Amino acid sequence: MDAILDYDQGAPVTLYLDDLRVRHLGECRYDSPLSEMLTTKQTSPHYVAEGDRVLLEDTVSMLAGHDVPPEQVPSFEGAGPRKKIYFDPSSVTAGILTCGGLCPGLNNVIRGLVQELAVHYKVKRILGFRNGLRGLTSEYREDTVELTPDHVRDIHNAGGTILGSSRGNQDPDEMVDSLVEHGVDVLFVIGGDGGMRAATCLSKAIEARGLDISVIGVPKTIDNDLPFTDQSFGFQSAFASAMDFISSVSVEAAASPNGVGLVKLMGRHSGFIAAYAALAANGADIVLIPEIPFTLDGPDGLLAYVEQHVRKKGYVVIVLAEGAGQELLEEPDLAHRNGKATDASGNVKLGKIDDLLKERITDHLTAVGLAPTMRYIDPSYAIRSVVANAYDSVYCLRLAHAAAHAAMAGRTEVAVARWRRRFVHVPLSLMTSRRNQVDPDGDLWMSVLETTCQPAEFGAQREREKVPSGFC
Ligand SMILES: Nc1ncnc2c1ncn2[C@@H]1O[C@H](COP(=O)(O)OP(=O)(O)O)[C@@H](O)[C@H]1O
Ligand SMILES: O=P(O)(O)OC[C@H]1O[C@](O)(COP(=O)(O)O)[C@@H](O)[C@@H]1O
Ligand SMILES: [Mg+2]
Repeated sequence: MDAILDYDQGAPVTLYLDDLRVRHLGECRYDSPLSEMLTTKQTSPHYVAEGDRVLLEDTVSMLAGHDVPPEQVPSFEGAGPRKKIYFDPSSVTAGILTCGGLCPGLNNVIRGLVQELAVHYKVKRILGFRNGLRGLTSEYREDTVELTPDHVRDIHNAGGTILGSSRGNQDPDEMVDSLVEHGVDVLFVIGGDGGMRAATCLSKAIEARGLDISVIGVPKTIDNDLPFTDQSFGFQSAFASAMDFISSVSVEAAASPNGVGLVKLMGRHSGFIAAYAALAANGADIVLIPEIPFTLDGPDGLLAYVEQHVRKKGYVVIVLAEGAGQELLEEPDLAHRNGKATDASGNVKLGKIDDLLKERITDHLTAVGLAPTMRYIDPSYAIRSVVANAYDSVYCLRLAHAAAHAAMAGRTEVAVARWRRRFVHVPLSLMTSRRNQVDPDGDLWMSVLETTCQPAEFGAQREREKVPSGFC
């Protein structure tokens, strides 16, 4: 009865309507300060009314596949203000923290939250916890900062986060103790996949202790690897910044004898930054991403293609996602390059695929009489420390509004996200259930192939991990 979704491409994904249900702390009994504004609102192409829902899928064939009444078609709860809210705003204490890697727009989200909570809901006490989840440990819990609209007025003009961030695991019970000690009623966790997992743990620990604290996730990551969100905030600013490095390397490579331009971009398990930046710069000849394994040697391998390209065009520009080709580093004689360690949060540290490529391309081209001029850039943190662009700035503000409304309406264990251009509530369990990756069979990768003219795969096709499509 509840088995609603079953994608047949790749690993089958079955979603139950219950997976999409949002947890509420209880009945909403207080009039919202925004209720007057909502009296005549109804669903339109630009607004999702309270009580209506946003469809998970958006093609005729997918919808036709459901043999259930419309109210049972898989859908998300719409985000936005409610006429009645759960918390009495005058007695609310809110907490905000940012965790994980930096991302353009973190300050914009903090600013948007503070403004919405203070100005519209008249929340009097908003605490910023410093340096991510570490700020909730017993050691650091007193080191908070009171956030006011005045305090945050101009923070969106800077990259990074005024609250600081960190990686590393913390004890959920210790974190709940901190929330209790500060009297926090609603906590906003601005984080990536790790942060959303941590927010889930926190919610569970809060529930186990029967506490009345709402936990709302605001998904952030430049990798765009979180599912059920059209694109994560900051991603656009990050790839726009990456685009400039591709352009620089292209200019350098084109001006050098047998020029090889190589740009390594962030993207641990998902190649979105590499794909989008390459499309935006439109100068890349080859894009390598973690989702599509490649082979170096052989007539269909990468090296042969690079050689052919240099012979024909005089140079070649390669955009490399840092997580690409990790399988090549599994070879026994390359074990020294394979990171295999994990960072403080348990994320795998990647092997140095850029070093391997530089070495193998140089050796190969030299051996065939095309001694290359290697032009290599690793912009690294430069692309994620930038100020949010105008688009992300608006996006962050609207996500912050949605998050504030969700919290005041007593939603918990939920993230706010933009899905098919509507703002929705996504249960945290769903947010952490899978990784968003570039679908090798999807239209984004098709555009990359159309633009670069590179072959669909380098070398013998390997069995690749299938991406559940429909979510990317
Ligand atoms: N499975 C998990 N359970 C609880 N906390 C987690 C989990 N995974 C990550 N975290 C915590 O969430 C925080 C952010 O995670 P991290 O992976 O560093 O960044 P991001 O949120 O950007 O993915 C870290 O403090 C980390 O310890
Ligand atoms: O910040 P660190 O620890 O150097 O890690 C770098 C990693 O962080 C990222 O920028 C983003 O990761 P998260 O969004 O999961 O924090 C990756 O692209 C990159 O591999
Ligand atoms: Mg992460």
